Amino acid sequence: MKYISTRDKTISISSSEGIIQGLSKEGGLFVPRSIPKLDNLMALKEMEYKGLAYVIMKEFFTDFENDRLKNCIEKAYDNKFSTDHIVPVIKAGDAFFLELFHGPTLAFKDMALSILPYLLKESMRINNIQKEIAILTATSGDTGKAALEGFANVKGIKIIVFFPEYGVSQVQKMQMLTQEGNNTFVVGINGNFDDAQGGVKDIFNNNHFINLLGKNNYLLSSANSINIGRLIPQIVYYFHGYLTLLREKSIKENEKINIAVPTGNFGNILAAYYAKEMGLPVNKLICASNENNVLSQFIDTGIYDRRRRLILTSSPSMDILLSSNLERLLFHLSGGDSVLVKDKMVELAELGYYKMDNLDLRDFYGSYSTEEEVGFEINKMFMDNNHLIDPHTAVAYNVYQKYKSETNDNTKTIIASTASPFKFGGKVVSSIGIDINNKDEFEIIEKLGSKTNVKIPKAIEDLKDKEIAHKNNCDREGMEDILRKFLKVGI
Ligand SMILES: N[C@@H](CCOP(=O)(O)O)C(=O)O
Repeated sequence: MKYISTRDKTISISSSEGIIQGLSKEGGLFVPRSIPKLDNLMALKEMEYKGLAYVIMKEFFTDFENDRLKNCIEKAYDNKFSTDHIVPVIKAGDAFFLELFHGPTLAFKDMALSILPYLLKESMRINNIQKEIAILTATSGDTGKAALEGFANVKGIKIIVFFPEYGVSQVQKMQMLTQEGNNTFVVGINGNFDDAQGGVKDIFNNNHFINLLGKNNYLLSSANSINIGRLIPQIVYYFHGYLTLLREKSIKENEKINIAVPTGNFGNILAAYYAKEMGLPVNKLICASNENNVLSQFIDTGIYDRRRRLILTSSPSMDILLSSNLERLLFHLSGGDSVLVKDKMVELAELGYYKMDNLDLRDFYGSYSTEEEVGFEINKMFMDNNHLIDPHTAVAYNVYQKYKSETNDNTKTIIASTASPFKFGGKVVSSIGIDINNKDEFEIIEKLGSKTNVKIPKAIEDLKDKEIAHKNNCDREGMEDILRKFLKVGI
C-alpha cells in the first residue's frame, strides 16, 4: 500500500515512511492510495481486539513484516487498558456507547497512541534510520497526555507537546504538566489550539529549520492524527464495536448502523469513514460539533468558514476552528483531486473560508450542541440510565437526538464515547446537580465518585500526589525557539 499526498498526488511513499514523516513536505496529508476492502466481515465475528487490529492494520501497513506488526499490537493492547475487552460497548438509553477511554490516559487517543511508538520504532528499523526523532504534538487536551504517556522514556525519541494554556480542562493540564520522563517536554501556548497546531505545521514547513535539525541528527515526526500511524489504528474500534453488537445479537448480520462521533480535528470520524469504505455496514456518519461548529456547518452547506472567534467550551478537545483531517475527506470525495484540495487549502489560509461545489456528503449528517444542551444530556443520561458521560460524548449523543428527530431514522447507533467523565469533573458534576461551590478540582472529583457510585480511575487518583515537572510557556512565534532550546540546536 502506497500513501500519496492530498496536495500533490505524485508524491508517493510507503506506510513506514509516512509514519516517520507525519506530514508531507508541501503541507499535504498522506492518504492511502486506495482503501482496502475487508471481504468476509462476518467471519471476524469472534475475534478479540488484538486479532482484529492485526487483520485491519496489515491491509494498511504492508511494508511491515507480519510477525513484527503482530508484536507491535501485542505490546500496545495489554494490561495498560483497564478492561480485557479493551473497548467495552455499553447500551444506555437508545444508543450503544463505544467506550474508548479505558486506556492509561482516559481518552480515545490511547487507542492509537499506545501503538504509535511501536510502529514508529519499527518504521525506523525498516528504513534504517539512525537519527533521533523529535515528535511535535499540538493538543487541545487529550492527544498531548496520550502522546507523552506513549513516548515517555522511549529511546531515540523526544516528545514535545504544545497546549493552549487556558484551553484545556484542569485534569488534562495536570496530566500533562506532571509527566515524567527525561525525553518529554510540555509547553503552554499563549493562544488557542489552532495557534498550537498552526505553529507545529509552520515548523514542519520550514525547510531551513528542518535542515538544521537534520545536521544535528534529528528528524521531525508528529503524534497528531495528521500522522497515518495515528489514524489507521483508530479504524479498528469501529469494526470491534460492530462485531460486539453482532456477537451480543443486538444487530443481525450485515445490518447497517449509524456512528456518531464528537468531532474536532476530524480524525476520529475519518477513521469511521475509512471503516465504512472498507465494508463496515454503516448508514450515517453523524458529525457532532460543539459551539465551534465549523465542521457540522460544512457538512450542511459545503462551506468551511473559520472566520469567527474560537469559543472555549466544556469539550475542549473539540475547540478547534482549523480542522486538519477534513482535507483528507475532500481528497477522497473529489476523486483524488490534489490540485483542487491544494487550492482550497490556500483559500482557507488566505481568505479564512472555502466552498466545495458538487461534493457528495450524503454519508454524513452534521449538527452541533450548545453548552446548555451538553449539560442537559449529561444530566438526563445519568438520571434515566445511571450512565455517566463526559461533555464530548454528550455532544455526540445530543446531535444523535437531533438527527433522530429530524429523520425518524431508528437505525441502531454507536456513539463514540471518547473520554472519561472524570477528566471534566466540573461540567459533569454541575450538570447532574451536585453543589461544587468553593471546591477544588480534586474535591469535585471525589464528590463525583461518591455521589454517582462510579469508581474514580486510578490515573486520576494518582494525579493528586504528582509534582509539576514542566513550567514552559511561549507565544506561537516562540515555538521554534523553545524547540531549539529543548533539542539544543542552533543556540
Ligand atoms: N482533540 C485533540 C486535538 C488534536 O487532535 P488529533 O486527533 O489530531 O491529535 C486533542 O485532544 O488534543
